[in-house]
Amino acid sequence: MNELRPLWRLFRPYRGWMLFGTLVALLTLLANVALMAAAGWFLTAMATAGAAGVTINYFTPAALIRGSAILRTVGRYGERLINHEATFRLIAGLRVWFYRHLEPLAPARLQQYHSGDLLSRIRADIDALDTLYVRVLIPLAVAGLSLLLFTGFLLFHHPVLALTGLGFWLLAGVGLPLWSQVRGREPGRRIAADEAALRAAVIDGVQGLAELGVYGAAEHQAQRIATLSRDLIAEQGRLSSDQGLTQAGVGLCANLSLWLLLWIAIPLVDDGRLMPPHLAMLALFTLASFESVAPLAPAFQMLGRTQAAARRLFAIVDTKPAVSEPSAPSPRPERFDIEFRDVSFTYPGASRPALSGIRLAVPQGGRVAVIGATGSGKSTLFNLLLRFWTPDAGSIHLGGYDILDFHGDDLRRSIAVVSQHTHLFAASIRENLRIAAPEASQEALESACRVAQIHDFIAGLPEGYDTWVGETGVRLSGGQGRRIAVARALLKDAPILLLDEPTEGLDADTERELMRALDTLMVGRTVLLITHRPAGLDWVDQVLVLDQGRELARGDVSVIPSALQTHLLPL
Ligand SMILES: Nc1ncnc2c1ncn2[C@@H]1O[C@H](COP(=O)(O)OP(=O)(O)OP(=O)(O)O)[C@@H](O)[C@H]1O
Repeated sequence: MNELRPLWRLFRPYRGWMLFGTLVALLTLLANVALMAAAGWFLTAMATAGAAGVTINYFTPAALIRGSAILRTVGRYGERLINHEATFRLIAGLRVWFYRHLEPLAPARLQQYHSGDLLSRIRADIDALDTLYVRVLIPLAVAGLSLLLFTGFLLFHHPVLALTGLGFWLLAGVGLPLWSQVRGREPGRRIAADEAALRAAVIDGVQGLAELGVYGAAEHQAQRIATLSRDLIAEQGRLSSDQGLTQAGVGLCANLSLWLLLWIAIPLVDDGRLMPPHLAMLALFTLASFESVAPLAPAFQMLGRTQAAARRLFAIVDTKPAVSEPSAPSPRPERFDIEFRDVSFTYPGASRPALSGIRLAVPQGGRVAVIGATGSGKSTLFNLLLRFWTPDAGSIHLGGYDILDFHGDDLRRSIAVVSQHTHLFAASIRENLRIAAPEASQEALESACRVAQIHDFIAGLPEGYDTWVGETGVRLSGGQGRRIAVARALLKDAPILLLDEPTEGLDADTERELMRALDTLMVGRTVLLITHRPAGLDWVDQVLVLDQGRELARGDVSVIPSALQTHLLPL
């Protein structure tokens, strides 16, 4: 249960809802039990009075029965309404809490997780936590309070009856739930893991459908999904059969308790210490009272799943970000000259450094191209400047301050990135542009798109700026996506521009057009350009050549070694 302890803190804002929900659930349960007990008493009393030819007051019990029936119906509706509302609020709160912890971990600490696994944690694991509230906390509180009242009620009639009732309630409300919790722990843990693996496999399968089709691997992926589904169903089957057993166990407890009650109470009726209508009332009361403990066994069985979900969520929430924010950040940067001072960095688990002893000074408004073979550390330079990772040795300075002294948001507000991997969200073109400047007017969007040479294309679409770009922008070509990225960078209007192979994969005409757009974008900004292309090298003041994380050469274009000259793709 240790995994669940930190959750209480998260549940605290919903205490009022929980209390209200518990109260309504308790009233509903009591109304149901009262209805059954009063009906038992009433029917027997009427029958015995009729047989004896005496009249009794039937208004009061009839009113009690009607009142209980109405309260039970309204209560059930109200209970669901309140508890669903509370659950949805709780889940919404938990999602925000989880996302807040997830954000600072991106991208460094999240690269070990599959996106399907993260999705599974955000959705299914958080949903599993609501089990704790609706299926465990409320039923536990209701069972505890109602059993106190029920014991008092039986004690009022006879202590032995109270002892009998209590024994069976405890067996059904404590013994069976503990048994099912122990039995459910392992399958619950495996269900959480299997569900995550299945979701990841399905997402992988759908996203890679084209590749699977081309390489004839769809059947293999389908079999993998089928195996995972079978494992999941087998675990769920195990839980279901245990659930059936515990439900039968609760029913058995109720019937044994009824049988024992009759065995004890019938002689009391014979002795005249108990009236016949009271016997019928106690019998029906006993049967109905087990409604209070019946939900506990299935709830405790689900605890294994809930604990596994909490463990998986806290594994992420408790992860320390790769870069922690300074306790007293420097004011926002005001100058935008960049300096790498003897920077070295090795990715966790990598066998060799991605960068070793890099020195680079870019004056404000200066332009530097970083070139080198694949894997030479070019993108790592950007990752460190964006503070996604921290250098192992050396430091990076912006406007004279170590970038570790800035708040990450302030630092990144000064930097715009255009890369070959522009992420477009499954939203309209307008929304995709507004990511860079949420308040931008339509005129500002259009003017940025004109400079990025994409406005005419957008204006020609039937839905213009409202055109849906599809998941990850599949409805736009690579070149169009790149131009949207340029428009975004223009809208952001940041003083530093990082260009990571912005023209990679584009044909010569598109590249030329994009370069024209980039030319405008670069004006007045400090620019770092990673490129495999000669296009763009004319615009830079300095070239830094990297080789396996080390500086190989630096200067003008002439310093590029001939081996790399051939590596640069001609237009
Ligand atoms: N997130 C990561 N985790 C572990 N190792 C990484 C990670 N990113 C890059 N590397 C490794 O660090 C080295 C430098 O990678 P980097 O991406 O900086 O090279 P690059 O010059 O940008 O390559 P490319 O031109 O192919 O994009 C490579 O050996 C790469 O395998």
